[in-house]
Amino acid sequence: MDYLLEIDDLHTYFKTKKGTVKAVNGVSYRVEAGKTLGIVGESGSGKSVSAMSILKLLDGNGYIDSGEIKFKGRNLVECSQNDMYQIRGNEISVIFQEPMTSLNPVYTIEKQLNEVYLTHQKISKEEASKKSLEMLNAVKIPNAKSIMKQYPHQLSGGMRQRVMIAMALACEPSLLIADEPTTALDVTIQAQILHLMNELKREKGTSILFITHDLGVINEMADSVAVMYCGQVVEMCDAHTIFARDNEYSHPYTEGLMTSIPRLDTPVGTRLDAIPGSVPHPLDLPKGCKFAPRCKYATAKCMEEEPKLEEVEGNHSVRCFYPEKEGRHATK
Ligand SMILES: Nc1ncnc2c1ncn2[C@@H]1O[C@H](COP(=O)(O)OP(=O)(O)OP(=O)(O)O)[C@@H](O)[C@H]1O
Repeated sequence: MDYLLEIDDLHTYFKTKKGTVKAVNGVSYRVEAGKTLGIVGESGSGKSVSAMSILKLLDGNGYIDSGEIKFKGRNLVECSQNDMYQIRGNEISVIFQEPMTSLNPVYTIEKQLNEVYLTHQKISKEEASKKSLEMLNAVKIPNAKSIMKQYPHQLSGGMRQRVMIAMALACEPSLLIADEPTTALDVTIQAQILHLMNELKREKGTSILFITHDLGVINEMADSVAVMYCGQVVEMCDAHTIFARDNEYSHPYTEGLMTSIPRLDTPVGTRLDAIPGSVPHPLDLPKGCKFAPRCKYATAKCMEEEPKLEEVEGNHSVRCFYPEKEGRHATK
């Protein structure tokens, strides 16, 4: 299999006054060339920190403790900040939920987009402007010529996000990290942006690491999925497997996520099951399986020992002592 990115047993920690926060605690996942890996999980599960570790864009108190991040065969953990400067925006780009945090309010769209080209390519200002205009057209910004002269605050949220996508894709990166890029947008604009990203992925062959807490978005975007909980991947498989009702294996946490969303074929009046309890505090993680205190199938073993992420069938791994759905009985 041709993997563009392979993360293996990554541990990313933060030093805080109260102790070491193990935000990413042994994460492994892979992104195939030209495909989208969706990372899903509740707030605080380590989705963003695992992605920011790839770019080495961690807060000052954060560090990669151990593990490997192989991108095109090169271990990024060992790369210097100087090497990373060449890789960021050129080979790997990122778009965030709130484009205003990445766009500079005092420069026009043209200046900011040109800057991306001028930083990474040896071209003139005029050529950069020409490419910037082409890129705004590629992300379907109407009246792109006049938008070039505008400042970020003059654009709507959806338009700003399109500009961000244009900036992120300007240098044709092999990998685009999209961290909840549509969460702040209303649903029709969200659908347009997702559609646009899928189109650009098909046209340019860009791989995407798509972070979201929304399984509906995963269904729309992902070829494969990694479900994260408490800084670990608890299940990884093809996207269609996770949505198949008759799949033989699953992690109880994934099962909980699936039953907590409404589906078109859910009979009217059916109660949706929320996962009981809440995500444990990262400084006070349970001893055995991190999900055990909230899991209706947990046994004494789950409270004491930690399961490993193990392959249960081709392309499908689950971190659970009881991955087979058949025969699993609620103990709570
Ligand atoms: N600078 C920091 N110092 C201490 N802890 C941090 C720091 N940055 C992140 N964390 C902690 O790391 C954990 C993982 O955070 P992360 O942002 O990756 O979660 P997430 O799954 O992306 O959630 P969300 O959807 O809310 O962004 C959280 O418990 C968070 O509080």
